[in-house]
Amino acid sequence: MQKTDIRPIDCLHFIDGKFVPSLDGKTFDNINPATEERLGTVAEGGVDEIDLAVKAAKRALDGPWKKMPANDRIAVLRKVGDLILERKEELAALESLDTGKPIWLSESIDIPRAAYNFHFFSDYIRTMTTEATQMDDIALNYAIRRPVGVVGLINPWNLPLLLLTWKLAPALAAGNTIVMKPAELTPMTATVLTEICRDAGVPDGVINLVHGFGPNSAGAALSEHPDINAISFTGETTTGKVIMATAAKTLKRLSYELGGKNPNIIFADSNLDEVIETTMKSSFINQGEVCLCGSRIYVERSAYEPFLEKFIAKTKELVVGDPFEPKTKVGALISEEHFERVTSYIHLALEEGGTIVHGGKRPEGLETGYYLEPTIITGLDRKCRVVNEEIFGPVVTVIPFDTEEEVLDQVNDTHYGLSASVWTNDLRRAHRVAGQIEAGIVWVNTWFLRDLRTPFGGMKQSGIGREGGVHSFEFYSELTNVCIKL
Ligand SMILES: NC(=O)c1ccc[n+]([C@@H]2O[C@H](COP(=O)([O-])OP(=O)(O)OC[C@H]3O[C@@H](n4cnc5c(N)ncnc54)[C@H](O)[C@@H]3O)[C@@H](O)[C@H]2O)c1
Ligand SMILES: O=C/C=C/C=C(\O)C(=O)O
Repeated sequence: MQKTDIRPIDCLHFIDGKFVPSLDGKTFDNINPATEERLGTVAEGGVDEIDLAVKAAKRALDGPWKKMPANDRIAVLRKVGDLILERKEELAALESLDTGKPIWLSESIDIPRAAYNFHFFSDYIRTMTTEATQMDDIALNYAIRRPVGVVGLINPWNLPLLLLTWKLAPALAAGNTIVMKPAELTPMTATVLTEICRDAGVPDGVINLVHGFGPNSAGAALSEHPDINAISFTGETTTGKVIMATAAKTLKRLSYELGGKNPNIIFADSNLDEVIETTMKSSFINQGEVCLCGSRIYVERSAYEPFLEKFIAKTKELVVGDPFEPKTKVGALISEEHFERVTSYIHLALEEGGTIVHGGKRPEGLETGYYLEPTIITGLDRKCRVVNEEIFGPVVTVIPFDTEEEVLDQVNDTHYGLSASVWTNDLRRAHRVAGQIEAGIVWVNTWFLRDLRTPFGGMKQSGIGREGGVHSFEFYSELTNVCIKL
């Protein structure tokens, strides 16, 4: 039985400062992944709703937002962060109802970080400068920064409000207007966020939200609308390729945060208890539905057995169940389709010669809801699909290695390049190995430790561009160099 007195909400679009249904009245059901019950209905937008939203955003470009003095815009952004915190309990409950993630996770990570995204960028904007270049006594050059224009934000379902605000805050701070499309599986917190932005003083038309699906729906319409100047997308690599092809027709600026198959490299000289404590999170937090999860665990051979024994013992202690139960560590996967997809990889692992040393099936007594035991697999060859394809669930493979060269060869033998963790107390080895890993983010003796000023993003097929600090502003603004002859 789910314990929350927060009621789920029906979700309308938010266009030009008003909550509206689709023009054709189309809706789709929102399902609670922990109970398989209907939470409510969601307006399903398409070409017409996206066009209304883009027109509103374009009009708002010449409205009060761009002309607002920076200090006033900063105050509005700070207020958004404050109101998110004021409504933390409500937002956390809606996030857990939508995603199936444990309520402690929504309350301690997702919602506070959503507020911090706004507080961070409202402060960071004050540090933004441009540049001036003196050309002897011939000329003086200076750069001026202006918003890109109307920006499209397309978001995934795993950390819905955290990742939406990670884009929305800098996009607004840079003076843009927005059309955002949350994932169809997690519509509720994005809907409340638009209300919060309006209450904080964001003028009508500056932010617009259209619910819907990807192909032949709001997502595709957003990527092809000619008046969308830039798109920031977070989602699967395969989806990114489709959006890129569509957006190419109108040469949109693109920022991509895509999939990963991240290594967690454990050398024998590391502190095993410390490694295990963090590896439990990097393996199974948010049901393993985090792009940064270290799903390929490489352990130096002399530490392999001791690690595996402790890792299995700790995993056995994880409570899987009702997201609203305080003791729950692992909630429900996001949907029936995703549950089937993740489970299919577990079956594939057996076909590929792997051994399931823990988990692998639906937990006893949880017949309803998309629950899956945290799963540890050994004995797989480096070339098999389960070691190379993103599963995006509570499933990890553990692989022994003998030398640095060997493990680096395996670690980099992937078309992904998002993140990695390295565990060692040998400082020189830490620097040496970190510098050879083909990933956008490398954590040494930690995981998911975040300073929002740093470049965040992937290389190869894990992303294009970086988010965070100045990197976000570079994407959400245009620079003009003015050259004055002296
Ligand atoms: N690199 C990162 O920072 C990061 C963060 C979170 C998630 N992810 C990745 O996201 C994926 C999981 O999220 P997901 O299942 O929501 O991804 P997804 O690609 O299925 O969907 C993401 C968003 O794209 C929309 N979409 C789908 N097809 C589209 C199309 N043809 N045109 C326009 N929009 C379309 C969806 O409606 C959704 O809003 C995983 O691969 C994960 O690694 C990456
Ligand atoms: O699932 C992916 C998590 C992404 C996290 C961030 O983008 C972040 O911490 O800024």
